[in-house]
Order: sequence, then C-alpha cells, then structure tokens
Amino acid sequence: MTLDVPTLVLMLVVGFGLLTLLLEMAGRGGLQRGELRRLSGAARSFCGGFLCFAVQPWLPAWLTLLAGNLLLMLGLAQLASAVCWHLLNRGLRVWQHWLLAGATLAIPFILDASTPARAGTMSAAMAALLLPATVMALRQGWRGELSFRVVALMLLLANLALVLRVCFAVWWAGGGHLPAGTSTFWSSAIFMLAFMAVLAAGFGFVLAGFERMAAQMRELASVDGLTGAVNHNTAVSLLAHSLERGRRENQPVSFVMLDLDHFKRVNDQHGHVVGDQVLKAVAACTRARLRGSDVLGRLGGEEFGLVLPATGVAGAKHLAEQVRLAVEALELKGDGGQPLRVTLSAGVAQASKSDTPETLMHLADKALYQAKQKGRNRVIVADDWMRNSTLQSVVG
Ligand SMILES: Nc1nc2c(ncn2[C@@H]2O[C@H](COP(=O)(O)OP(=O)(O)OP(=O)(O)O)[C@@H](O)[C@H]2O)c(=O)[nH]1
Repeated sequence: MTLDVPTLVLMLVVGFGLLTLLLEMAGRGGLQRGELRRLSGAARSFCGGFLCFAVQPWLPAWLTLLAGNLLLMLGLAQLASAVCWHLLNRGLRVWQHWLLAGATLAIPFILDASTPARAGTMSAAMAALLLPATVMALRQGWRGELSFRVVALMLLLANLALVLRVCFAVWWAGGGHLPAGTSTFWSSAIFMLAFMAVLAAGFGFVLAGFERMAAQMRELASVDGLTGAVNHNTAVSLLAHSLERGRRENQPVSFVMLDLDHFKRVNDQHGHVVGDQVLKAVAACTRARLRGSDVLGRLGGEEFGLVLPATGVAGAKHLAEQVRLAVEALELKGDGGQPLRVTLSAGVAQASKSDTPETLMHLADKALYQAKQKGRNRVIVADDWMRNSTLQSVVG
C-alpha cells in the first residue's frame, strides 16, 4: 500500500468528523462535561482545518493554508483547554492565550516563506501550544482515570512528532534533502502522524470522561451526600465483608451504633440547616478518630454505624467513648450564633462466629436502646442477655 498526502488528509477529516459526531452524541446522552464541550470544539476545528487542506487543489493556496493553519491552531488551544479543565477545573493561563494570539497573527506573514521555513515555524508554534497540556497530562493525568493515560501518551507522541518536524525543517532549510524530492512528503507525513496522535488522544479523552462519570455515579450510589459517610446498604455490605474476613482470619469484628440525643430538638429550635451542619460536624469528628480500615456509615437520619475490623469489644468500647467525648466537646453554633452542644449515645457489640450483619446490628441497636433508656450520652456494651433475646427475636 502506498500512502500519499491527500489520502492522509482525508483520513484525518473523517477521523475528526467521527470524533465530533461521537462527542455530540455523548453530550446529548448526558455526558455534558465542560472539558468534553471544549474537546468537541477542538474536534470541529481540526476537522475544518484538514478539510481546508483537502480542498487545496480547487482553491487559492494562500486561502487554504491560512484558514487550515488557523483552525488547527485554534483546535490545539481548545484541546489544551480541555486538558486543563479535566485535570485542574480551570481554563488556559493568560500567557497561553497570548501564545495563541501571537501564533495566529504570525500565520499570514509566513505564508510566502519557503516550505521548510513555514513547516518549521508552524510546527514549533503548535508544539509550544501543546507542550504545557502534555506535561500536565503526564504529571497529573497519570494518577487519574486509566484511559487518561492514553491521552497523556498520545499527546506526548504528537509533541515529539511536531518537534521532529521542526528538526527536519531546519535540516531541510540548511540544504539537506531526501532522494527524488520526497522531503515534502515526509514533512507532511510527520505532521499527519502528530495529528493522528491528537485524534487518538481525543478518543481516549471521551473514554476518560465516561470513566470519571461512572466513578462519580458509583460514589453517589454508595456515599451519603451530606456527611460523606457510606450509606446504609454499603455499610451493611462492608460489615458482611468484614465478618467473613474476620471468620477466615480468626480476627474479632465489632459494630457500634451511634445516635444523636434529642436531635429533634436541635431541628425544632434551630432549623434543618443547623441540624444538617451538626450532622456534618459529628460525622467529621467521628471519622477523625477512625483507622483506615474502619467504616463510618450513615444508617438513617441521625443514626451512624461504625464497622470495626480486627477490633474486640474493649477496643470498640474505648473508641465509642472517645467519639462520645469528642462530640460532647464540639463547639457548634445555633441559628442565632449562640453556642450549641450535642451529645450522642452508643451501643457496642462484638460479633460471634455465627453473626450476620443483621443480628450484629440488631444487637448493637439493643445496647443503644439501653443507653437511651439509662439517660443518654453514654456507651453501653451488648451483654449475653441482649444476645439471647436478639437470637430469640431473630429466630422467632
Ligand atoms: N437536619 C436534619 N435532620 C434530620 C435528618 N434526618 C433525620 N433528621 C431528624 O432527626 C430527628 C430524629 O428524631 P428522633 O428519632 O425523635 O430522635 P431524637 O430526637 O434524636 O431522640 P433520641 O434519639 O431518643 O435521643 C427528626 O427530627 C428528623 O427530622 C437530616 O438529614 N437532617
């Protein structure tokens, strides 16, 4: 198979056209992220730019070169901006806008220059526009979505190809040439390679957008938006997992149920906004006392649960007591800015070999009930009597 420049140009027109279509569909399908809108703008500009080169035989060369290079330059700036938005949630820096403006204004002046001079200058400007985004994608993007690594590698390849083209142009302008006048072909082919890498980066970007959205959906489905604690279902699943692991590794597992005392009064006296702030503060102060392997779950309104792997009843009681004291010491503010104090009660239970998440939570709930009965603001550990009555109620 032999490849010529018009075929390569046409392939890029079709490729960027498909990317534009894909991004349009993704946008309509709900993937309306800022960076993908910018990427869509970039894909349109690239498609338009290569279309200008494709119609070169039928239009004045100066017009197609001017419009084509302008659109490619604009596309690269939009691509760099999309990378910035994806990684840092911000647009291009002011100096990048100046670079774009300078490169754009320079285009009309280099149209009359020799082919190597024009190719070298344009490629250098394009590489300069793309370089900050490439470095950012390699440094920050590498730690993000796996598909973004494709973007980072393809941007690196595009940058390398553009730099290679600059070197080739310098060598060419200095009198070097390839046999049988193939210099123009190779200069164009390296240019096309750079934009094929940009095209691949574009498709990688779409995948990264989907990957990020899927992660956000997973988080939304498992985490309580107000407190950041995992929700009820997730807490139960994680407790089941910890019980299974505890049995296999012969390690104790404990569960603590925490409930704010007279929380209804807080809401009634200070309103739901203050109530929400209290819940957030209690969750944050509890989380600060947990190990990395512990789990804080929001089981319902003002009720939280702690899943404590590799923790016996003494450790769990100690932790619950620490949380109780820390919550009691929290300096909160009511709706008028007046000091507001809250307390909580806790029920602690250590799992037996045969416990399921339901029986263990039921047991901790019994202990919590007794803590409330005994006057609140205290920690009660489930005893044998509670365990027997729990078993009877579960079996019965
Ligand atoms: N602000 C706020 N309040 C909530 C939320 N979820 C539940 N609540 C409130 O929490 C209160 C729970 O009240 P109760 O179940 O009577 O319990 P309590 O007043 O804490 O009394 P004890 O548990 O017996 O000490 C209710 O007023 C609910 O409206 C929430 O997400 N935000």
